[in-house]
Amino acid sequence: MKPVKDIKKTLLSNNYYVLNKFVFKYLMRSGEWVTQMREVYDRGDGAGILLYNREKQTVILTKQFRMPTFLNDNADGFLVEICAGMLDKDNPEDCIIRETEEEVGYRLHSVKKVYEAYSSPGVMTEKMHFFIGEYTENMKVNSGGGLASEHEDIEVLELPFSKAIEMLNSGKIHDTRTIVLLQYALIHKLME
Ligand SMILES: Nc1nc2c(ncn2[C@@H]2O[C@H](COP(=O)(O)OP(=O)(O)O[C@H]3O[C@H](CO)[C@@H](O)[C@H](O)[C@@H]3O)[C@@H](O)[C@H]2O)c(=O)[nH]1
Ligand SMILES: [Mg+2]
Repeated sequence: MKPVKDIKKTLLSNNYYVLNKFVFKYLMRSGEWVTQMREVYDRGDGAGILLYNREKQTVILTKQFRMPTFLNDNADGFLVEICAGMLDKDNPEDCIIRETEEEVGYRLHSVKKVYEAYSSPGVMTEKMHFFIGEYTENMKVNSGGGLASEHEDIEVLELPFSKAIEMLNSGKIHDTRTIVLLQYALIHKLME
């Protein structure tokens, strides 16, 4: 049995993505029905990938300005992140292969899905699909940087895996998805 009923949705904003207010009855574990209200932001689902080269012992990350972080404690607003993007109605695999080419300039043949997880489950509907993918020099097709038409301005960082782990351990990575995939690489000994 579902623990919710009488769901009423009110649109608060649909400027670029959609923000709705939901008022609903929720069944407490005690058996009591209570009324709850939640604002829910819907901007679709996303996909992200850790790109690695075992032979070179390197990974590719990105650096870009993120306004929400600038507004909350990140002095210059730049964030080091895995390559990632939002699903444009395509499936997660196609999305991350497309994003990899747009953002960092490599045309991958195959990727491996490792996790599927909600990004911020109290606030957003977004589910994130996590991938890893091995890149080699002969897969390079452009210099990356993102879509000029969207004013994306993405710096491509190819760095030793050891350096990425040093950044992780010294608290210089402030993006959860990037932390997740670097830890995945460590746990699964991806570079060995
Ligand atoms: N005009 C306008 N453009 C926007 C807005 N929000 C996003 N965009 C544009 O939408 C595009 C999104 O680029 P993607 O690479 O597809 O997504 P992303 O921003 O990298 O998102 C990834 O990371 C997010 C975490 O910060 C994830 O939430 C998301 O699922 C994805 O993995 C960019 O061109 C960006 O400029 C907005 O409010 N207004
Ligand atoms: Mg992106």
